[in-house]
Amino acid sequence: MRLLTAAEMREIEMAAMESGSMSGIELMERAGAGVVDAILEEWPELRHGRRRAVVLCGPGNNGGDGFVVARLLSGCRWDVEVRLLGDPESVTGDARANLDRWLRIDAIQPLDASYDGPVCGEGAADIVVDALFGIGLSRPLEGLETLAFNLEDFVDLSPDGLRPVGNFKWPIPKVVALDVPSSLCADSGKVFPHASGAASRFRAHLTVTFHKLKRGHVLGVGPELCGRVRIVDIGLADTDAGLPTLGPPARGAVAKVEGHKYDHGHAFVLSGGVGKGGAARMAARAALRVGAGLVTLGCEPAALTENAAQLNAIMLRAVTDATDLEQVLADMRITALGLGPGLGLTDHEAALLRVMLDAGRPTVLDADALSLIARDDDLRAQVHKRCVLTPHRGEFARLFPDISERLDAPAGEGATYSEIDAARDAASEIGATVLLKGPATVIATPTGRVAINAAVYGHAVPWLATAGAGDVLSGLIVGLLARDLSPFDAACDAAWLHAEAAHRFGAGLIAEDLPDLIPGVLASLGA
Ligand SMILES: NC(=O)C1=CN([C@@H]2O[C@H](COP(=O)(O)OP(=O)(O)OC[C@H]3O[C@@H](n4cnc5c(N)ncnc54)[C@H](O)[C@@H]3O)[C@@H](O)[C@H]2O)[C@@H](O)CC1
Ligand SMILES: Nc1ncnc2c1ncn2[C@@H]1O[C@H](COP(=O)(O)OP(=O)(O)O)[C@@H](O)[C@H]1O
Ligand SMILES: [K+]
Repeated sequence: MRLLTAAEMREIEMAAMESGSMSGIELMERAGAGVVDAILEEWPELRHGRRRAVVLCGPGNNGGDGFVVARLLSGCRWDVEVRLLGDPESVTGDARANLDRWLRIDAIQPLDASYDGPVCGEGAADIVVDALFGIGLSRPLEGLETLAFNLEDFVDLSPDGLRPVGNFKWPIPKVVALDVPSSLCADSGKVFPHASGAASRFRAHLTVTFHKLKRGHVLGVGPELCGRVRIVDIGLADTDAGLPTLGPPARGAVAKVEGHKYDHGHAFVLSGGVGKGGAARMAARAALRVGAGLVTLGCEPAALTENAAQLNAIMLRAVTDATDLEQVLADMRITALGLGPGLGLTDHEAALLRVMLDAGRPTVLDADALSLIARDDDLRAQVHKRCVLTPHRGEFARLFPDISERLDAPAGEGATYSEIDAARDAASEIGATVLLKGPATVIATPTGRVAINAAVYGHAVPWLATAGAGDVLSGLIVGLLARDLSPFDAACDAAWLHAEAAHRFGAGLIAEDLPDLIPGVLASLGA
């Protein structure tokens, strides 16, 4: 799956039109026809009976798609109302041609600030089509806050698809967005605000997009606003434009074919103190499950007994202080390090972190290790290019406050700034690989390589939002680093394996389940 920017989509369209293989009007017709097919596939019951649609059209080509949808639904004997935002005279090009075709069927109604949107109740629409803005949305919305609020209400408050009005319960109109819901920035997954500051957003039950997903469908609040997504083939050539989402690791990267345990590396995971070892134990187990030949957990002497009671295949090593840790790491057969989960935030842990960074070995920095680095410039300066940092958004904000502020800003005029830009800038700033966690997890290197694992829509894994899931991810990366994968490859493969394991388990998942799901995932890769 490849994610396009709006500019890449336009380039592909332009190339098709300039080559003469496809005209703009043909593309628009295919887009509209694909939307009608998608609606009827999504809700087959709408094939029967006399149905009603309200089509909300904007001033550009997104509105043009809307006029096509209106005409085609009308051809299916639907009762269709078209509302146009702005002056009909300002509609040009292919959209104009399709507006004129619609006007030969029926009139249009204005869509101005006084229009609240379709109602729910007697005579209500079955479908509301949001064809206001697509990839051309470029500035805050004006005069649309009540309409957006009312449509969002349809999407938000309809667990059973019905709403009581008077003495009856009426079906709630289904909202279908063309290309993107009209608040969504197609490049960043951020929301374009209303000029008034109102908080309503255009959302949809179903978003029908064209040719390929856009970045905004998977980043930020994209999945939340889009509902379900269908992609319509409008006959554009398949190119290698766009950012590919991660797929399964190659068998060669994860298979264990031959060799001694030391040929598969030795991972060392540093644990927190007494009563704080669970997170590091889960990380260590994940490192072992993903194939590190040996895994050792380091802990303070007082925590040895409790760790020993919980661990078998994972070795234990008491670590008294920084000097002792230096001695542990003098063993060059230790090929990767991990620390942070449950570690602690005192000077003692800061000293241990300093030694781990000094070792110059491939190292995963997670959780408390990230917080220690965020508040100590000397430690931060020791982060090196063999490190992988795995922040969630809170940790990211502490580590990279300026980048985080840009990421949190709403979509605005000009270029928009997404998790992809943020991870790339953060990696360049700190000089190490950064994995920014979320449903869409972005991995970036200091040299500008970037990848995205999109656990959204059919691959959504909301059950990963559980305490300790991130600790397991860090362990998977440590294990793959120990096996000599590069920081980028280890982070990418671990992110995919992690989400895939969660996807297979589904509801009820807790972090402790995750390491033991890895063998099944590896087996399916033929590893
Ligand atoms: N170009 C093509 O051949 C195709 C385009 N397609 C459709 O065309 C869309 C892109 O069309 P456009 O480039 O015309 O862009 P849009 O229709 O998304 O929006 C651009 C229009 O909205 C105005 N606008 C932007 N932000 C606004 C705001 N906040 N308030 C008021 N007006 C605002 C712009 O001035 C411009 O008139 C796609 O999303 C897709 O739906 C599809 O039909 C596939 C083929
Ligand atoms: N809704 C979600 N969809 C997909 N992945 C999620 C979701 N919520 C959390 N995750 C993943 O779960 C992990 C949580 O990590 P983190 O926030 O560090 O939690 P913890 O510190 O409890 O381990 C990350 O890998 C993140 O990408
Ligand atoms: K739209």
